[in-house]
Amino acid sequence: MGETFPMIGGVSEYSYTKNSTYQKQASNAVKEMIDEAVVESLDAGSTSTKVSIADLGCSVGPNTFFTVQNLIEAVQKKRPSETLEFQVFFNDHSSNDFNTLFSTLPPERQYHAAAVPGSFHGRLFPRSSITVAHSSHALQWLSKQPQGAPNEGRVHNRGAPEDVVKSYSDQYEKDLSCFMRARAEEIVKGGVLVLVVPGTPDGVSHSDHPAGVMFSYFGHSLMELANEGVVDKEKIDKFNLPIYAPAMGEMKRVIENNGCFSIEKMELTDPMSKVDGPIDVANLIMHMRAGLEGIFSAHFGDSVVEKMFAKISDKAQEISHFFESGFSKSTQLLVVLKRK
Ligand SMILES: C[S@@+](CC[C@H](N)C(=O)[O-])C[C@H]1O[C@@H](n2cnc3c(N)ncnc32)[C@H](O)[C@@H]1O
Ligand SMILES: [Mg+2]
Repeated sequence: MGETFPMIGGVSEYSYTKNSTYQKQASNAVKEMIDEAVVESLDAGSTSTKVSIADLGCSVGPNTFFTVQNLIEAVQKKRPSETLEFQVFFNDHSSNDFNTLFSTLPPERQYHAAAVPGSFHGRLFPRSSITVAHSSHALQWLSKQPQGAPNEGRVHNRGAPEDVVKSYSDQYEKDLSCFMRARAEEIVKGGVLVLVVPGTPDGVSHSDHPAGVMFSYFGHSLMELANEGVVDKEKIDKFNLPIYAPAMGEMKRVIENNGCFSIEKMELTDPMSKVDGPIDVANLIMHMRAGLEGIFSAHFGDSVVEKMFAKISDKAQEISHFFESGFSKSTQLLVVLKRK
């Protein structure tokens, strides 16, 4: 499946474990909605007391542990009178730091844990074997860099030439179609698929997603380094960060084309609805670093990336002003699907 760029593993200052509270807060914002939707929609497995749950793109924890616990509680709510046994599959690329994941599993867990390495764009499980599958903050990763015209001084599709933007949306639709095809085979009839992804309202440019704004600062910072002779501009033009936040209609089209799932819920939500106060941009930069350092380093080298993050940090105040000036807040798409 090509190269993969895992979140920073371990438990150091820059690790995903220490820099994933935004994703946790964002998941918290939709926790009750997921809970309700699973209780309402789940219509599977009543003949077996074994329940299989999969978290796709789980990373290293701890967020995946909260997710899995919530899903288990929702299933128990649905089937209160039964003694259920839970099998949980933690999936990510094989380069993910599964050692950290397994050494930090909650000791009081009521499930059997297993890792399933590999890309969720392909098959991971036997046919009709999964009761509930979930994926949060992972499907925005494209399977490869979209290739279009040179992306003049940018690293993303924000403000990019039309054919760059189109190659992003084409790649996304291709990847999501593969994902849906695989899940359609694996999830049992009446089983549920929950997706939490960055998204944008129809009609709003998806590049105006807050992450897209951050990515344009990555581009500005690299261009400053190009002007200082630290990096080639051509290298920046060629690089397209393989991350995409779809419009709701785009997502819906792929699901409907797949045809195997009914849409139980599809809603844009505010990922920070349970958090008071303004965005802490310095902290946001640390979060982005935990997720993106690997892919930037592979293309630009460690020393350029170190300088790039220093430049972005210098712009923290400017970025804060930008976010304070009012911004579309409904940027998290929650999708709950039921296998027909
Ligand atoms: C930002 S982390 C999200 C982790 C966790 N789900 C959360 O909400 O905090 C995204 C994860 O998705 C994984 N990922 C991206 N593309 C993937 C693919 N094609 N197959 C499996 N995992 C993938 C990455 O390796 C990364 O660990
Ligand atoms: Mg990756």
